[in-house]
Amino acid sequence: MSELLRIENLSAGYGEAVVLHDVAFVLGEGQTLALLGRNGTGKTTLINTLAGATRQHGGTIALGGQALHKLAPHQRAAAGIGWVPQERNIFKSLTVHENLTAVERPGRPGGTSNPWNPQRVYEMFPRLAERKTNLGTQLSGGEQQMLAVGRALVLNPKLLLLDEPLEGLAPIIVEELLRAIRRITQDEGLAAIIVEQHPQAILAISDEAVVLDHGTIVHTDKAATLRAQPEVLDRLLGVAR
Ligand SMILES: Nc1ncnc2c1ncn2[C@@H]1O[C@H](COP(=O)(O)OP(=O)(O)OP(=O)(O)O)[C@@H](O)[C@H]1O
Repeated sequence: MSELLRIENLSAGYGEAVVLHDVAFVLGEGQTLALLGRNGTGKTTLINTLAGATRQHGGTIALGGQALHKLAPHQRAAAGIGWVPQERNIFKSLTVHENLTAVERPGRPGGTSNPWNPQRVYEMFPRLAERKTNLGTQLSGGEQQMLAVGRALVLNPKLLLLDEPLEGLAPIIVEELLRAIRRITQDEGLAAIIVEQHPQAILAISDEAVVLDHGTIVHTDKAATLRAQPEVLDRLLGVAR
């Protein structure tokens, strides 16, 4: 399997504060990584650092061999990072359709033969098709999350970053989003890093797992192996899951 993402000696934080220390891992093409850890251990900081939204103090990030760490956030998006931040950050004054068309980028050369476009997003999330002309302000939390995912997909990224995509959503919406994420990653083979508070649900659809504590990696394993070891999960995450 060829390598997609390589992170080495990464340290990053906010201003002078260093939150992440010496983070390193490699993710293969088409692989899904579950990024786990207790609250405040640096998961969001790592996602944001990949997207270019923190201050990087040291180390390197390469996506498909291209050095990302020197690029501005919009250049990272062009290089293949599709970021769905925890705050979702949809354009609230635009309609659903405008949110998608405002950022849409055609499929990349050598990329998938079936690129993402608004129509494909509507097929995956029929609720969004029904809300096509609604403004961002008129959407429920679940619809906003679907739109945030759709907006990252129409960039036709190489790597999708999902920061707590299920947080605060009703169980029926969680199921719908999990199905969509499984389809995007497992059926369509888009690589992803997913931060989640519900590790079982995400480990079930991931290939690899990384656990952070105090800004450093304290455990890496195959997702299926970690999922089958609830006592290890309990120890690493602190709560029975
Ligand atoms: N904008 C910021 N400025 C300064 N420090 C921050 C900022 N955001 C987060 N931190 C600090 O960085 C550390 C890691 O936070 P981060 O949000 O990355 O953790 P997390 O694992 O994603 O937690 P959670 O699961 O609660 O979202 C915490 O100590 C937090 O206080």
